[in-house]
Amino acid sequence: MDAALLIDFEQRFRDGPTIQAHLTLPATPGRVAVLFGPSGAGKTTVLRALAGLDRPEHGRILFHGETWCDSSARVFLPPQARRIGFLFQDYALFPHLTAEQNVQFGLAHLPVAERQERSRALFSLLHLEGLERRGARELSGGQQQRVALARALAIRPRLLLLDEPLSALDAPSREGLRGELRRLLRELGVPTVVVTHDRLEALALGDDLVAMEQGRVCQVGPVADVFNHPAELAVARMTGIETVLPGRVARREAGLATVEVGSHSLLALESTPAGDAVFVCLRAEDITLGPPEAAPTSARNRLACTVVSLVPEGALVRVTLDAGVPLVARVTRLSREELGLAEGRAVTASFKAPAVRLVPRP
Ligand SMILES: Nc1ncnc2c1ncn2[C@@H]1O[C@H](COP(=O)(O)OP(=O)(O)OP(=O)(O)O)[C@@H](O)[C@H]1O
Repeated sequence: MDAALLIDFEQRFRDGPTIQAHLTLPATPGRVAVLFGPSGAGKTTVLRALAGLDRPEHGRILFHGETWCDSSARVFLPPQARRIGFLFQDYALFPHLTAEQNVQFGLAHLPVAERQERSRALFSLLHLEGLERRGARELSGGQQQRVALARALAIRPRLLLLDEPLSALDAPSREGLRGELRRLLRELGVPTVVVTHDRLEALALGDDLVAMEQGRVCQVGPVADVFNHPAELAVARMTGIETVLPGRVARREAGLATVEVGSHSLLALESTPAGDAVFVCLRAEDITLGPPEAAPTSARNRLACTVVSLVPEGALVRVTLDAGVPLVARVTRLSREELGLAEGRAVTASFKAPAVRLVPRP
């Protein structure tokens, strides 16, 4: 079977970087792929090429076996022929039109009755009833987002493209709408590609994640796989792994790798061969803190540490530790009190072998 969405192109910008986009995505109904990475990674370039707004110099894009562009065959389907719904970062609603006129804008070719029926269905689906005659300027940020989504959906797109869909909203609205947008995208049954540089948004919205950095696709896979098993240092960094330490695999026995990190030997549930240089990656939430004389637990790794600093993060506290090598843990405020955590205090940091992720170190 053809890969549903095949993206295989290079785009060189004059006096700028070359964006290399080589990946396939399932693009099944309701499935959401997130293009994720820091500023300048090339996410927007990929989205614009999918939309047909830009024409890649070399390569091709195929959607369910249909060629949308192919530089060597000189094929380029314009945006309207691709039947794509595009939601821009700032929603780009026409300010002088009402919500309803915005939604019906792309439907001029349809009979009036059908136009109205489609927009009625979308106003209901997106919980916008009663706002039909409101001017676009008189809508809240969240309402504008839903009207823009309704407009993108009105043409019954085969693929929905969303560029930073929540970035125009303030933080509290963003948090609320993340979950709602996810539910909507599942319900709509249109395959979707979302661009974001926001980790929480990527986790909340995505089924698949495309991790990009500096014009290159670093890793593609189900969101949880990429977050739990970054394939390289750049992905570990962008998925927010707090502790990254250089080490070397000393030996491998019974499915466990022993990794030398500073003066410590850590056990990891990885198949990296002995002798390999690695980065040891640890998520803060996988580290448990206990008193220095704590009784052994099931955790395979136990390091004596000193607390370096404590930084409140809402209900949690970020704890920087010195174990000869730097570590970062995150505990609840209650644990902080129970353990009497304070700068200079001695503690034991424990973590299990599966929590120790190894990525290759060049
Ligand atoms: N028309 C252009 N001419 C020259 N360079 C460009 C052009 N468009 C993009 N670039 C460069 O290509 C790189 C990728 O840009 P792109 O906008 O795709 O990144 P992004 O991941 O979407 O970033 P952001 O999150 O900041 O929007 C950047 O270095 C950018 O400066």
